[in-house]
Parts: sequence; C-alpha cells; structure tokens
Amino acid sequence: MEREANGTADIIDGKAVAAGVIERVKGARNQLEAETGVRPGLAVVLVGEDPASRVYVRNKSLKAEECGFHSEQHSLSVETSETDLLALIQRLNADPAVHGILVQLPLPKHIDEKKVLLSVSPEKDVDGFHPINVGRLSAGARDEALMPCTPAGSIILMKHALGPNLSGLDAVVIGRSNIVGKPVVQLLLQENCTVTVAHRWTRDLPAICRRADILVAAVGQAQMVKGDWVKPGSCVIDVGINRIAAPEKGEGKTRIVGDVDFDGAVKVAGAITPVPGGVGPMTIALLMANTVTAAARLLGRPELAPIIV
Ligand SMILES: NC(=O)C1=CN([C@@H]2O[C@H](COP(=O)(O)OP(=O)(O)OC[C@H]3O[C@@H](n4cnc5c(N)ncnc54)[C@H](OP(=O)(O)O)[C@@H]3O)[C@@H](O)[C@H]2O)C=CC1
Ligand SMILES: Nc1nc(=O)c2c([nH]1)NC[C@@H]1CN(c3ccc(C(=O)N[C@@H](CCC(=O)O)C(=O)O)cc3)C=[N+]21
Repeated sequence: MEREANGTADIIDGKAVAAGVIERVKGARNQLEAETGVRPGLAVVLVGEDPASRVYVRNKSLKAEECGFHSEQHSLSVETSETDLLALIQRLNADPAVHGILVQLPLPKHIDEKKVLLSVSPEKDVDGFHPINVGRLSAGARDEALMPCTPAGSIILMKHALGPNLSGLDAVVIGRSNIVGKPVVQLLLQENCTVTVAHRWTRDLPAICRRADILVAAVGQAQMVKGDWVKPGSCVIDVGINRIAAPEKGEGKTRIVGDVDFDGAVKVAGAITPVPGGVGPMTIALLMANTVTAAARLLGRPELAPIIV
C-alpha cells in the first residue's frame, strides 16, 4: 500500500468483475441442474410504485432469467396490507420451486420492515437480512450464512484491486446501516483489517478518512467524500447511488453519482470504483450467486454452491 499518488487511480471495472461472477454462477447452476434436475428459483417481491425500485427489481428478474433460473416477480400495490405481504412470503417459503426470496426495500410506512424480514425463511434469505444470517455473519459461520450482496460485492472489488490478502490494512467505513455499513464492517474484520466505523456523530471525518488504506463510502450523500479526504494510493469503494440534477444533459435531466467526489478522488486514490459501473452490478451478481448457494443447500448438495468471496 505504499503507492504514490500519480495523478490517476486505477478505475475498478465493477461491470467486468460482475460478469466474471455471473459466469461462475452459470457453471454452478448447470452442475446443480445436471445432478439434481432442479433449477434454482428466485422470487422478487416489490410493494408500491417507486420508479427506482421498479428498475432495480426488473434488472434482478432479467439477470435471473439470463442465469437460467426460475424467476418470479410479485408486484403488489402500495396499499397491500402487512398481513397479505406476510401471507405471500409464507407461500414462497413453502414453495419448492423457490430457493431465494428478496423483498425490495424500502417498504411503505404502514408495513413493519423488521417483521417482514423476520418472516423470510433464513435458508431462502438471499439478501442476508434475516437476524439469523446477520448472527451467522458476525459469528463467522460462513458455511451456513447467506452473505449480504452489496457488502460481499464490495469485498470482491477490494481484492480485485489490492490482491487477496487484506490483513493489517486500515479500513474506514462511512455509514452503519444494517444493510450496508455494519455487514461491510463484519466482512472487513474477517479479512483481518483494522476497522473504523464513521457515522453522523463522528468528529473530524476528513482526518479519519485520510488514514484509510481502504475507504468505503455508504452514506447516501452525493459526492460528500472529497479528494483531500483520500489517502494517496488508497482503495476507494463508493457504494452510494444518488440521483442529482444534470442540466448539462438538458432541462430536467438527472444523473447518478456516488457518495464520493469522483473527479477529486480519482487524482489521489490508487484504485476507485465508479458510479455507475462499480458496486451496483456486483450487488446483482452476488444475488444470483446467493440464489444458487441457497438452492444447493436446500437440495442437500452444499458442495455445489459457487465459491465467490
Ligand atoms: N450499490 C448498491 O448496490 C447499493 C447502494 N446503496 C446506496 O448506498 C448508500 C447508503 O445506503 P444505506 O446504508 O442503505 O443508507 P442509510 O441511509 O440507511 O445509512 C446511511 C449511513 O450514513 C450515515 N451518514 C449519513 N450522513 C452522514 C454524514 N453527513 N456524515 C457521516 N455519516 C453520515 C448515517 O449515520 P447515522 O447512522 O448516524 O444516521 C448512516 O449510518 C445510499 O446511497 C444507497 O442508495 C444501498 C444499497 C445497495
Ligand atoms: N431487499 C433489497 N435488497 C437490495 O439489494 C436493495 C434493496 N432492497 N433496495 C435498494 C438497494 C439498492 N440496490 C441496488 C442494486 C443494484 C444497483 C445497480 O445495478 N446499479 C447500477 C446501475 C445504476 C443505474 O443506472 O440506475 C450501477 O451502479 O452501475 C444499484 C442499487 C439494491 N438494493
């Protein structure tokens, strides 16, 4: 990690790394079907009309079809009651054609998110959000856990840039959400990094970030992390997905940016993920990998799970 800043970081191609993951997933899927006669099945549940969620859910279903899975999409109206949603999840839990269940977040306000996540069978919880899988991850029980997709994808991208051994590196994670920040912290600890977690209450965030050999931004604030927060030569993983106005593209147009000021950080970092084309495609690829893993375990053939992370 003693790289000097040379003016431009390596740009980590998340799309290309994700395509490699998908190839391995297809291989594992083919072997599983050859040996058991069963295709992995993924059910994606969307409640409401949020346009961004609709796009993501569609992308997940399309990728599942490309992988040759049985793929179901359940789109429920925004008025759907919690009881009806829980009943659908119970049906999917019991359906032998479905090995993975994903309930797109956020849910409408009248539905208790915790209750819903708890109702998904832990063995079908391809998001890794069920408390049982959260516990397995923090206890280091990888063989039984399903790993959350965005955090696992982030670790793969780091290893792509830095090599497989992250031991002893200083990692700083900005954000402590249950779906990104906290599980990233768990995975970095398992990689023997020294981990600092920053959040809204953190004092002098720029100074803390400047110590990081690995900086993970999962904040939800467009372009918050500036170039002079970045340690020269370090690896920057930008998880953020933020839509901002793009008047240069025309009136009313928007574009997607990360939580990192890319143009500033790319001049200082050693390697950096772009947005789009960084962590996002990895999230979907890991979801496909988790679906095959869940299917292999449910079919009593855990050795046929694809090895990804
Ligand atoms: N690429 C992908 O596949 C995915 C991308 N995302 C994106 O990642 C980002 C983070 O998502 P998520 O974790 O769900 O977001 P949350 O809003 O749940 O969490 C944001 C975290 O950032 C912290 N935070 C917010 N503002 C600041 C600040 N000014 N200074 C320091 N810390 C701050 C919050 O701190 P506190 O806890 O103190 O409130 C919180 O811990 C979003 O842009 C989201 O769209 C999310 C999932 C997948
Ligand atoms: N239960 C649940 N699981 C999730 O994993 C989950 C969720 N709910 N709610 C919302 C967040 C967000 N998320 C993304 C997935 C893919 C891209 C993605 O493919 N991004 C591409 C394209 C971006 C674009 O152009 O829109 C990219 O970054 O290149 C982004 C974000 C998953 N999430």
